[in-house]
Amino acid sequence: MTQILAIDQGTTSTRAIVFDGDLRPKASAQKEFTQHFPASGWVEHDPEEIWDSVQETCKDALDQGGDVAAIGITNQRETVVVWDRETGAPVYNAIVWQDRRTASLCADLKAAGHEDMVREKTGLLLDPYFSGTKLAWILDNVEGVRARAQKGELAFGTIDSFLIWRMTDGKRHVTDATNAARTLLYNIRDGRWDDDILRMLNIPANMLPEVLDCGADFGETSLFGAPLPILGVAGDQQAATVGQACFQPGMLKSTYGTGCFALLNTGDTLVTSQNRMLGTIAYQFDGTPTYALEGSIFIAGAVVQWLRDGLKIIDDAPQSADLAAAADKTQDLYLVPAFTGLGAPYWDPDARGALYGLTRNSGPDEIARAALESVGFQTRDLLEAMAADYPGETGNVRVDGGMTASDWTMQFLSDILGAPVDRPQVLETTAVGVAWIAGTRAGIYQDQAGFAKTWAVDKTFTPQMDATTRDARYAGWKDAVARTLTNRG
Ligand SMILES: Nc1ncnc2c1ncn2[C@@H]1O[C@H](COP(=O)(O)OP(=O)(O)O)[C@@H](O)[C@H]1O
Ligand SMILES: O=P(O)(O)OC[C@H](O)CO
Repeated sequence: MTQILAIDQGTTSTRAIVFDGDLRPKASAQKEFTQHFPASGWVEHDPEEIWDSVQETCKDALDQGGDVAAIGITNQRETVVVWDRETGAPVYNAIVWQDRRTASLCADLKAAGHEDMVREKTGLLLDPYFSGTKLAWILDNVEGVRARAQKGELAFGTIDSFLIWRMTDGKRHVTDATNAARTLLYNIRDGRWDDDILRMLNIPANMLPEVLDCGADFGETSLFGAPLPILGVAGDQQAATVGQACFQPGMLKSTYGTGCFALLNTGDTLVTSQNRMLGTIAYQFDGTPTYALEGSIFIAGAVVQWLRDGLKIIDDAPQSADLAAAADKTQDLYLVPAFTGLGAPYWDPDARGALYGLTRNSGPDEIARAALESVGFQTRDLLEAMAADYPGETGNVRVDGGMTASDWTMQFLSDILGAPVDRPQVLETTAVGVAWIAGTRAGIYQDQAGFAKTWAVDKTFTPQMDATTRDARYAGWKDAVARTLTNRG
């Protein structure tokens, strides 16, 4: 048997893909699930619905694709589940990475002077994005949970950990280093849960999973018939970094799904950002972490969903490019899509979206253009910050994710970066990444160097915009952001 099942448990949908012996997708299934918004800035998922979607899509993909040798799991990161060790029942909905409910807790911890310590140990910042304060919120706000946790009755995990617990019938409480690295609780220098941070957030250590390499023995599942080993786990952005074969220091990938996440491989050096980028683990094999600088943007493809579902000026995502292409070029509109605050490099959870430069002639075309352009401008923010933190030659930006289907957006991205952008032939890089991790451990796929050689470009976008226009447009964006920030003082 030379096939692998990859589970990609994302923010809005779950995908299961069977990859053949040459790492080509052979069969796949996808299921969307409900987004719950119980209060302003809150985002939750029902872990049972996620669990159902995983079982359903896996069965469907396996029915079409045939037997597999092993399973790899990649997942939306930072999202928090707490469950009962006896029954496996969650004590509360999953609190999703986008959820901002712990903004004031983060502000208090910052005011108390904890941010430098947290950054030094975890590479992260005190922002509600990360798991730690969400877990603290559940312990402090859901009745009875703290007492049960103190008695050792409850387990915490990111989605990978919850799924593995369920898939192994509660036999394994594990995660991988890349998911642990996003919790705010894991010391990425020393490779262990951090006692000082657990104390700061008042989190019992007995709730935490064991942390393994990305390629490891995560347990066996009999859910689909004969027992199948789970041999690979990685957070989805890290899996995409692997899937894009960004194995050398200086290589960079940027993924455009709901949000946008750029990761720059920094090898065995954990770079301490001076520009509010994150330090994280890109992947970990044989106990050795490879580090990355990461820039996280909360709204990328989601701005296109807003054009469709909120403004109702397009019927489907591809139409956004038609409108943008028809826009009046003399209008300088800027959309700052701070719908859920701003992520890197601004980290302003209280900022909200804004549109600048409206005239009486501004219409759907100009707004659509500003929306797509906002994705390019935000990427430039990240890449400028990374270049300052990590000077030197970086190769072409490798892009992936649903939004890279838009040639218009990719061309603007290249224009505003003033740099070439490579779109690979395989766009399912997240699933490919974790399938490769699980498949090499199963002895099916080629080693790192062999896999890297299989990466192939579909299209390279090169800058067409003149430097004066580029500089003027980017300055206009910076001005729009400056006017939107609430933490500018
Ligand atoms: N042709 C397109 N033009 C612009 N945006 C697109 C296009 N196709 C898909 N998208 C955007 O890409 C996103 C979906 O990408 P995907 O990688 O599946 O995201 P996720 O894994 O976060 O759910 C959606 O937000 C959608 O609006
Ligand atoms: O599920 P995605 O593709 O939107 O990715 C979400 C990220 O992992 C959040 O950090």
